Amino acid sequence: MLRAFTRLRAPLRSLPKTLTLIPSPSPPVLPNPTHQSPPFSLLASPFSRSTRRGRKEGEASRGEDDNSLGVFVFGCDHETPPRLLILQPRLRPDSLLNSKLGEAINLANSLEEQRDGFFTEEFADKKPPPHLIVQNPASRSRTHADTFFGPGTVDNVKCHLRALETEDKIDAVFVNTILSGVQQRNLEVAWGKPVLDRVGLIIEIFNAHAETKEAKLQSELAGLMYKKTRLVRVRGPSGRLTFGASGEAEVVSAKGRGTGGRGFISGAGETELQLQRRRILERRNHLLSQIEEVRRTRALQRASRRRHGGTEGQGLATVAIVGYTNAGKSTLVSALSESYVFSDDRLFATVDPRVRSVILPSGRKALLSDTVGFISDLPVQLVEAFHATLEEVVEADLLVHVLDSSAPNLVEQRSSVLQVLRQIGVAEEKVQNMIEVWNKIDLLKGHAGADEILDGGEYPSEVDKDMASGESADEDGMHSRPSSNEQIDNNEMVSEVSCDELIYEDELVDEDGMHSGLSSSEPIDDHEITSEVSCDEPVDDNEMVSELSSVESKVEDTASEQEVDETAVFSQVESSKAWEMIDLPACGESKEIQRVETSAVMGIGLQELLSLIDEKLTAQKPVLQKNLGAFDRKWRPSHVYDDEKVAEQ
Ligand SMILES: Nc1nc2c(ncn2[C@@H]2O[C@H](COP(=O)(O)OP(=O)(O)OP(=O)(O)O)[C@@H](O)[C@H]2O)c(=O)[nH]1
Ligand SMILES: [Mg+2]
Repeated sequence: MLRAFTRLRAPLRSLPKTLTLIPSPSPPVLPNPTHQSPPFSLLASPFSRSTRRGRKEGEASRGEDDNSLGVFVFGCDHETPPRLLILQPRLRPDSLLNSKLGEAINLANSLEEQRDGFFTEEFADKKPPPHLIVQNPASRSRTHADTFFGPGTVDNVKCHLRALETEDKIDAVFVNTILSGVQQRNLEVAWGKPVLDRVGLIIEIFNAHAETKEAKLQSELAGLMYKKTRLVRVRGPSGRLTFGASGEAEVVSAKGRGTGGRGFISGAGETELQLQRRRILERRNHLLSQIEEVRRTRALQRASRRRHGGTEGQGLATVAIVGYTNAGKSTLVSALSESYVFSDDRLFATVDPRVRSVILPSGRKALLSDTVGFISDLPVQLVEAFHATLEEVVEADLLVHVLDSSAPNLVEQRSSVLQVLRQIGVAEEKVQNMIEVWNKIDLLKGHAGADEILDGGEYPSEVDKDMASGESADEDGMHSRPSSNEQIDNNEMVSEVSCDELIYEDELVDEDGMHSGLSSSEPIDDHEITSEVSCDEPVDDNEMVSELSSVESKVEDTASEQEVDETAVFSQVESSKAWEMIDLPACGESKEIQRVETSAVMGIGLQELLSLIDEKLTAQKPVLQKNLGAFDRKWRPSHVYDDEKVAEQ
């Protein structure tokens, strides 16, 4: 249970102590496209079950080439999670880089499916995947349309891949930025490995973690929409031009017509691109109709429990628990409702909606709706696809925003969540009325709970004893972050990330890089309410090992730097009260928010939180008069898709 406490520390131990200058590789020998048969297909899954799931259930006809509509990357079943090489484009300042790298490592390690209801390995026991800090062309507006990175970076990564192959097989490369379809394909050809960008990996994780029908449908839809934007023209092994099919060998261009005639929208005359798009559209429409059914059912249930579930004619209020992924939402719901809700250190552990009931101090019953976590730059496709689930957040009577108070990038996480809430249409009034929960206070330096853990003292009885078995943090370990380990410049390896200029991640992502979240509500049981609706020169082995091992000294530096950042925030909120009004100008908005400090694992602040929820709900109008008719509202998929459809016709 000390996993959260140590989860960013494990990767740190494997970061290099010294950074080595890698010799520039000799001129790249690019594979001969016409003779190469890549071992992967662009959009089949690295390992998720979506493809076999679709086949098993036979939910829709996928046309003559089933593989071409496989949503995810590899199209084969892996018994073990895929091993990824992480490429983190350089960011400034270092603190931002470190938090992004830490997140990338956690994302990569989160890509895993449960087998027989369990993950095979504890998250904290997982080794951090190999990771490289690479030149960030976006920071200087010098992205390359064809490969995103410059040729030097592409070649150096290739060197690393070769070196790593001698030790451990790498299944794919994860680039922690957003790539275009052409860039992704060109990098795959250059590196001979499947490439996942941030959007693709997050969708993969959703797909891997989805268990209920609802979550599976929605994550497949998100994957499909992602694939639609990845269709690029390629030359198949036979030399024939096509779009997005497996066995592709050469990227020709992002646009163009296939070998078919031009006369008809469908049938023999349609172009390859039209054919692929039509098939995606058909599948999408099928999924949409199923999701719409789920949505209506959920809306009816919501209305029903509002009418009948409450006491003394109050109706049954729903409280949506929202927040950044891994903030502790599920653990908090579990602690508040004294029931089991799955929680895990993996990002996006919750994809399937869960609702639990709770009795508030006044005796009033309410529902706590555990939602999917948000993340910065969460794919817009996920927001669209998970509309039905997100509706639960929009329709909730009260929102509780859970923050991981020990997170190094707390302020950024907070504003990401607020951005998503507004994006999905949560009323401003509700955002203003939201309760903010600063969870994991036991991890904060100086906190009694944290001191006990650090001193190796006794845990309070409520604390999961597993916490003791986790790796203990170093003395300054409260806010440690992974440090950069290496950096590949276009032409050379550089030993240090310098801090001379400010480059922020915004420069990396397109404006549409969005976020998502979801929740649910189902039949009402007192405790358990589960939603079912739902290089060319090989690099010396030893050299590589030293590069990919850890930099402890750098970690200490960043830890202390971070403490300063956090103190700036916390000095505003020092208090002996369990909750108070705070001001967070760093978030770009100065407003008062009611905050409760909690530790979900130690049971701290729970009663105060319940009281505040009670107070807020009581101050609201009766639930019954509000929000009814939500299910009457027709959900229309994004106008973007409709526009595309019209354009295609
Ligand atoms: N130390 C500490 N760990 C916590 C606390 N709350 C949650 N955790 C741990 O943080 C990890 C993530 O918790 P979850 O409840 O799964 O987080 P979540 O917000 O539901 O995450 P997603 O579902 O992935 O969005 C788990 O390992 C929890 O045990 C806390 O108050 N203190
Ligand atoms: Mg969760």
